[in-house]
Amino acid sequence: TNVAVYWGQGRDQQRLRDFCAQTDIDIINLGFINGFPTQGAYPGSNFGNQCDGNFYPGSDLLSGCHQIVDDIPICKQMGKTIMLSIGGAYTTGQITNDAQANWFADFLWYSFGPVNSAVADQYPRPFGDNVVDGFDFDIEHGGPIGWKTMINRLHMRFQEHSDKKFYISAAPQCPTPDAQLGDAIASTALDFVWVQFYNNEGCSAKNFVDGTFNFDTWAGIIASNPNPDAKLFIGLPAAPKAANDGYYIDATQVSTLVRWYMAFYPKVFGGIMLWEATYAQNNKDALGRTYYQQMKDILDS
Ligand SMILES: CNC(=O)NC(=N)Nc1ccccc1
Repeated sequence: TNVAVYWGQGRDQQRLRDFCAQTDIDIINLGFINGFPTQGAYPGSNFGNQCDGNFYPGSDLLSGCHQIVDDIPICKQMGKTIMLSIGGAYTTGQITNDAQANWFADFLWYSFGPVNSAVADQYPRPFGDNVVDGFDFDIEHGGPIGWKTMINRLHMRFQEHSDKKFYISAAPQCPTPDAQLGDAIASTALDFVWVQFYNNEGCSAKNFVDGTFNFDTWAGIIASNPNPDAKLFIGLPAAPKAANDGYYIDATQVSTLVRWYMAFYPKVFGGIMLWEATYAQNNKDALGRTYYQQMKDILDS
């Protein structure tokens, strides 16, 4: 089972290579592509303190993410799965039709997927020749339009490139069905679904004690995903301040919850997702172990 972390929005965060050096982290979601483009336009991106502040002319797409460009090869050498995350809490623009959704999906594929000389003059390469391992949908508001279409379009592009496996993941919030991603999760093949079991009363991990934590509901949803190997992750705040007050649970509580659900749902249980990497790094226990080290120890226990 795996530990997945979001990276890119951490306060004073270290560069990506420092997290790829951590053996306790398996999957890193680079956040975020947070500007949703009109058809023919470039999306917007934001990776916090990591890029040089330059953009492709006339766009909000960062063009100078030199450290990310230099670090992704190191992450690949370390065996990490690197996902590019779409959305986050602060987004601009809205997908309102299929043509726009297909444009956005193709842009992501030709700009961050395999290098393709046939389209090199049409799409930028913000991460250079680096190829991400897949795309994550962390859509937190705005409704369902476009996401299913984008995922289907990406699946079509994946099939055209059969010599490498590409992944699709989603980060719904725990109320079901998720207003943004519920339809896509029910009807398109996904590899990882990391549910944000926080920031929502009556379904979060902290509700394990009052019996309303809804992992069982999500296990049923993921078990009926078109991908029979789809994995469900428990998404958690990596520190008290990483989510709204009261949603953080400590490693002892996580251990109880994870051991229960890992045993009950061995096929669908994929691991733990943390929001987010820098909060986790700074949240050390009495032995100096980071929160992601503590999570890995629970999964391996
Ligand atoms: C995986 N995505 C998130 O964890 N998003 C997230 N934490 N969004 C957010 C919601 C409310 C306040 C701040 C951030």
